[in-house]
Amino acid sequence: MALVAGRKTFAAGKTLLLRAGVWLGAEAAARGGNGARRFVSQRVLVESDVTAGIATIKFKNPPVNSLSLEFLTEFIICLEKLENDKTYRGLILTSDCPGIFSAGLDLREMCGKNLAHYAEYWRAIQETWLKLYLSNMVLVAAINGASPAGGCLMALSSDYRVLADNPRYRIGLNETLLGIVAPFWFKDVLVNTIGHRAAEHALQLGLLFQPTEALQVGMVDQVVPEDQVQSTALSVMTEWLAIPDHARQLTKSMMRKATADNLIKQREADIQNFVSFVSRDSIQKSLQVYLEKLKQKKH
Ligand SMILES: CCCCCC/C=C/CC(=O)SCCNC(=O)CCNC(=O)[C@H](O)C(C)(C)COP(=O)(O)OP(=O)(O)OC[C@H]1O[C@@H](n2cnc3c(N)ncnc32)[C@H](O)[C@@H]1OP(=O)(O)O
Repeated sequence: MALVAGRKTFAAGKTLLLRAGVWLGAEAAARGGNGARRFVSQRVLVESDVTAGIATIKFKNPPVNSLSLEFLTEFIICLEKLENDKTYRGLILTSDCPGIFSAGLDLREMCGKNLAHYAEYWRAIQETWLKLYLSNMVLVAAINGASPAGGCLMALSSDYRVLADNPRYRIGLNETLLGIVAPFWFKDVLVNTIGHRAAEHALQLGLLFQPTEALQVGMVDQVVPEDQVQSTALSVMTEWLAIPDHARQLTKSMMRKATADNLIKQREADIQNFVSFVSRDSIQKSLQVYLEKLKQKKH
């Protein structure tokens, strides 16, 4: 495995353009005798069971699996690779960092950078969401930790959510607590999941739900003991994979296309909106104060 930059041809015969400095070892995947394969990249671990047609992506961007640009770049490449490889019909999303599913957007990508960086970052966020939300694979989120904001969006974009029963693992779109506004497409996904009134309530107050509350409001589909999250995700996956792909995929597309198209048709305007919002002095100050509070929490 090596540091790669530029063009690389993968085992599946596909050529991907990689950002300079992104380390990927996917082409050196170890293949076990039982059909298990393991791809390794620096921030995204991909384990797969070829026989079952199921892959598991484990976020590995310590300490809190924030969605940094580097993480998103690796994640998008992995998703693309799995999506294009017809071996895989199901994908489980989970975390390799104890107690944290994902802390959401990396606040350091939104603070003290230039406008071009904000635009590049937001495009990567949009791309990640579109790939998840419109995936042909069955996506099950095995939520084994806290899941605020962008972390919650990743879970909400899956087809089914299993959350570990631990009161510290709160989930929700808490943007207003940071003094920022959830983008309209975050809002759309929440409304599609829990309904308009509950979404309005949760979004305005920036609510982070404990597992039992999250189940009650419909933000997750199942709450199980922590040591059963992965096995439950796997049995849910088996159930979903029993449905013929073409019928399930067309149904998924029928349910989700309008929401995704709503962003696709105004992607550039959405990027400009993010850039001008996040670069305001008042927003920069709010984000810096919030980051500082997080840092001081420990002291
Ligand atoms: C039109 C305009 C639209 C704008 C829309 C913008 C949309 C935004 C969506 C988002 O996702 S914003 C991000 C929101 N995320 C959060 O509010 C989560 C903040 N983090 C936490 O609550 C906690 O960290 C945690 C995830 C519950 C974990 O708690 P724990 O006690 O385990 O760890 P900490 O000590 O708090 O953190 C460790 C370390 O990580 C840093 N950090 C935490 N979260 C982030 C983050 N989102 N981005 C960057 N860095 C983060 C934290 O500062 C600590 O750093 P240190 O250097 O080790 O002190």
